[in-house]
Amino acid sequence: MSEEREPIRVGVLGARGRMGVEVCKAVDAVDDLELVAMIDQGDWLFNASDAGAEVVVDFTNPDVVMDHLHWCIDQGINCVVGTSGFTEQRLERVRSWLQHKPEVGVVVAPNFGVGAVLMMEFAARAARYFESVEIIEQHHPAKVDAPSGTATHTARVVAEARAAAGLAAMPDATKDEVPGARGADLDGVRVHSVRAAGLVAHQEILFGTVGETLTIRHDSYDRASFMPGVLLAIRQVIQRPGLTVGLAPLLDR
Ligand SMILES: NC(=O)C1=CN([C@@H]2O[C@H](COP(=O)(O)OP(=O)(O)OC[C@H]3O[C@@H](n4cnc5c(N)ncnc54)[C@H](OP(=O)(O)O)[C@@H]3O)[C@@H](O)[C@H]2O)C=CC1
Ligand SMILES: O=C(O)C1=N[C@H](C(=O)O)C[C@H](O)C1
Repeated sequence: MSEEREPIRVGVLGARGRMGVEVCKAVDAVDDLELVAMIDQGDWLFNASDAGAEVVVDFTNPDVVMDHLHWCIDQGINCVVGTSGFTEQRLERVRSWLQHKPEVGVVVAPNFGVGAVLMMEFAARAARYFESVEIIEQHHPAKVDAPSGTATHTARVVAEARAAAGLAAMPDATKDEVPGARGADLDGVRVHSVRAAGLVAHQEILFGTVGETLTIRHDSYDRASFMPGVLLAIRQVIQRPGLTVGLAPLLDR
């Protein structure tokens, strides 16, 4: 007979933010997790360790998230991170901190929506068959970073798939451009960021080749869409030492 463990003790950083509020509600609503610390701007990080948090969830902002992660890893606390801004250099720094704490698990996911994870997988699969690809991401106007973390990650996986397939640079005759009109160039993929009231989080990947286009689109209409992925990561991170990037490795387990 398997023994039931005590609920996993969870602290939330950015607890008064749009995502933090949803995460606190979602953790509170399930029996196998216990919300032990709600920390926001101006609060003491040690509230998390004093409360015995085993997992800290971070939805704050790209300027502060690295300090939070470093502190949690030093304290031996597992981390689930949704905050955007994770470049390859940042991920490498997290790996180097984890070398000194090999028992600690960290999950950094650009998007916790299952549909968004599938969108990125489908885009990587489609990338090799189309000579052109552009990304259009659309978010609420309170978002502080552009392009989004999801678009940045999508551009990276699409660019990797194109390179692996040996595709040439995309056709584009633009010579005369108002700065920004062709979007940002991320790994050779153009990314267009829209900010408008009424939106939550949306993304389209437009592929084109001779005589046809393919559009892959995902819409988060409500932040509740991210919660199953966040809860999954909290439950798994305590048995998953080291750095896991993205939600995909945690699905179907
Ligand atoms: N991976 C995913 O699935 C998702 C990721 N995100 C990402 O999550 C992040 C948060 O998004 P969102 O909730 O909309 O943003 P919000 O601005 O609503 O929330 C961030 C919260 O963190 C607080 N905060 C700022 N600095 C600190 C600090 N040093 N310690 C503790 N709390 C702090 C902010 O306080 P104050 O307002 O006073 O600065 C605010 O309450 C963004 O990077 C966003 O891109 C969002 C949705 C899904
Ligand atoms: O700020 C947001 O809202 C979101 N941020 C993440 C990102 O930057 O990709 C995830 C999702 O798009 C919502």
